[in-house]
Formats: sequence, C-alpha cells, structure tokens
Amino acid sequence: MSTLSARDVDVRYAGRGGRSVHALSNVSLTIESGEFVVAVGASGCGKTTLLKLFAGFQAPSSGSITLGGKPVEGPGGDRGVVFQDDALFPWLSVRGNIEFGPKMAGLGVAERRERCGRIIDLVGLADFADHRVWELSGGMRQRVGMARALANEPSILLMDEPLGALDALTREKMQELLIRLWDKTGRSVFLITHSVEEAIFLATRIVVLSPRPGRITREFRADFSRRVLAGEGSRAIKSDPAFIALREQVLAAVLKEADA
Ligand SMILES: Nc1ncnc2c1ncn2[C@@H]1O[C@H](COP(=O)(O)OP(=O)(O)OP(=O)(O)O)[C@@H](O)[C@H]1O
Repeated sequence: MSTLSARDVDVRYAGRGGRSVHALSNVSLTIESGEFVVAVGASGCGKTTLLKLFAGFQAPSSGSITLGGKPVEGPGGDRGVVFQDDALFPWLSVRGNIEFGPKMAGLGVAERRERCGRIIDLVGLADFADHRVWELSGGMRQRVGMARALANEPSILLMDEPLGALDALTREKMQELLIRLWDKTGRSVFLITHSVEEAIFLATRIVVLSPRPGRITREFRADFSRRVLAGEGSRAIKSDPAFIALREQVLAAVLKEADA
C-alpha cells in the first residue's frame, strides 16, 4: 500500500483572452494508506483538477505528485479512477468490462476469472455478470465502474462524484457499498462530492477547498463509517446529533469559502 501525495501544487490553465485561470494554489495533500479522504467545496474550486493530477491525467504547473515516494508521470493501474459518467464499454458484458484491464495487463484467463469473480461478488453483481451493461440500472452501472477500477488491484481509488447521478435511495445504498468496499479491499480512497452529508458519512478525513484560486482551507476528521461497518443503520447515523453537528460545521466552512 502506498501514500499518494501532492506537494505545493499549482495549476494554471490558459483562459480566454490570454487570462490564465489559477485552478490550484499551493495545495499539499497526503493520502495515507487506508484513508478515505473526501474533498468538498464550491463549484470551480479545483477538486476535479486535483483528482486528475493524482490520476496522472495532467501534470501540475509546479509542485509534485508522488505515489509511494515515486513521481506520478501518467495514468497507471496503481490508481483506479471512477467518474460520475461510468464510461463503460457498452458492447461488453459486466464481466467483460471488469476483466478488460487485467486482460490488457496480460493476466492469464484463469487468474483473471478468479480475481474478477471475487470483485463481482464484492459489488453484488454475481447474478448479472453476463448481462450487457446497457441492461443495467444506473446504480448497477456504477458498481461495474467501481469493480472495473478495483480489478487492476490499485493502491487507491480516485472517484469524482461517483454517486452524483443516482436517485436518493440508490445513492444511500451505494454509500454503504462504498464503505464496505473500502473496508474489505483495504484500499485508500480519494472521493469528490457536492454532498456534505455524503462526505461526512463516508470519510475518515474531509478536506474543504475554496475557489479563486483553489486551496485547501479546512480539514475535519470523521469516523461514522465505522458505525456502518458495525451494523448501525444509515438513517440512525445521519440523524445522530454528532453527525448533524459535524455536517453543519463542514457546511459552514464550505459556504464561508464560497462567499469569500
Ligand atoms: N481544461 C481547462 N481549461 C481551462 N480552464 C479549466 C480547465 N479545467 C478546469 N478549468 C477551470 O479551473 C477551475 C477549477 O476547475 P475544476 O473542474 O477542477 O473545479 P471543480 O471544483 O471540480 O468544479 P465542479 O465542482 O464544478 O466540478 C475552474 O475555474 C474551471 O473553469
């Protein structure tokens, strides 16, 4: 397991009319092995930019990104990425989508079947392994997206609003699934959400970003996911006064930064 780290990162995009956009300014964030870090913040504060740096989809203008102490120089199977738009291969079955990465990485058929079978069970899709992805509901498609990311056995999952397109009921079920996946696989997670409630429910650490330029302004610790793992119901946890108090604190930090 490896530590993923951004150090003194700046990102500037070329904007219209020669004006540059300062998307991230002096951002440092280290995600330790086994952490579940959730980023929240107003639209445009650079959350997706930070995730893309971690994924290796783009390089910072200055500063460094490292995984296990080594510079991140591009995308790699050691970081599994899940977006809101699942971007699955529609012509492949559930199993085909999940086995795609390991197949490309040269894993033999037997090992691929065994590894992906385990992951398919883990995300609760055993009865749908041979379905085409267009036959699935939105929540099931996102399960395939998560399974596909896990199939490469990454040290960290990077997720950008993975539950953003789901209805409230499915979303809550998927939050519980995410916590169980995190627990059972032992992977670290970096996740972006617009929902402060979701952030607090899932995270071991919440980072608040502020816009213009994007910076990390606050951090909060949480451990409500442990209660989910201990069998407590989501509704009971989310209506607990301790949960509500933290939710209001984080929300106040997000709104303060958004207004500033
Ligand atoms: N490729 C790009 N070219 C120019 N500007 C960009 C580019 N990508 C992002 N930006 C700008 O950088 C800033 C940060 O964008 P980013 O998408 O990282 O923010 P975000 O916090 O993820 O926003 P949202 O919550 O709306 O998804 C925004 O002002 C955005 O317009």
